Amino acid sequence: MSDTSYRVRVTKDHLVFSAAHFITFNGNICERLHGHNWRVAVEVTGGLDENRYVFDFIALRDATQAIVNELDHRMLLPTGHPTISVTVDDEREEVEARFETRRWVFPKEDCIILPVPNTTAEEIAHWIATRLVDDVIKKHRHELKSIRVDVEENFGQWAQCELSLD
Ligand SMILES: Nc1nc2c(c(=O)[nH]1)N=C([C@H](O)[C@H](O)COP(=O)(O)OP(=O)(O)OP(=O)(O)O)CN2
Repeated sequence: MSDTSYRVRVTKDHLVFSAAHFITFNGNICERLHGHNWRVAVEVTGGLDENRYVFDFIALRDATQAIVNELDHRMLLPTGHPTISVTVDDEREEVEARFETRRWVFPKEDCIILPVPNTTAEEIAHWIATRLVDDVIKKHRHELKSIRVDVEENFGQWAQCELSLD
């Protein structure tokens, strides 16, 4: 049995999105709304295809860029949060978020509503990994082992999410 393994990694200066969020932590502490320049890197492991690629860098880069572009210049809001409620008003084209006595209202077009329990770097990395699986990995013909998405929220503060593809 071979102990050779392969991985490709994509990270670019333009794989960065500027977006606002607020999270809760330690129970009921809710941050103020603030923004980050979130940097994204993606790794895929697996066997080699007929090109001797694990995965085409260009396809991985472009799929990641498309997701990054969706998130850029947006307000990130969670739908699965236990105490932050997020309500979309289609008639007014607004999104309302509430936490205890606090209330925020945003233009709907400025928001990205994510099915996550908290917009932490870890959960955003998980959401991006899931999107990449749906957008490109599932369409791939040869066997891949894992995908890992790294999200940097602030300089040197990275979260990673790895999904097994077996
Ligand atoms: N493991 C994680 N830890 C923390 C996360 C996270 O997503 N995963 N998130 C936060 C907060 O969002 C916090 O706002 C991080 O922002 P940051 O700018 O790094 O926080 P600072 O208060 O240090 O800001 P400075 O501008 O650097 O002073 C916390 N932890």
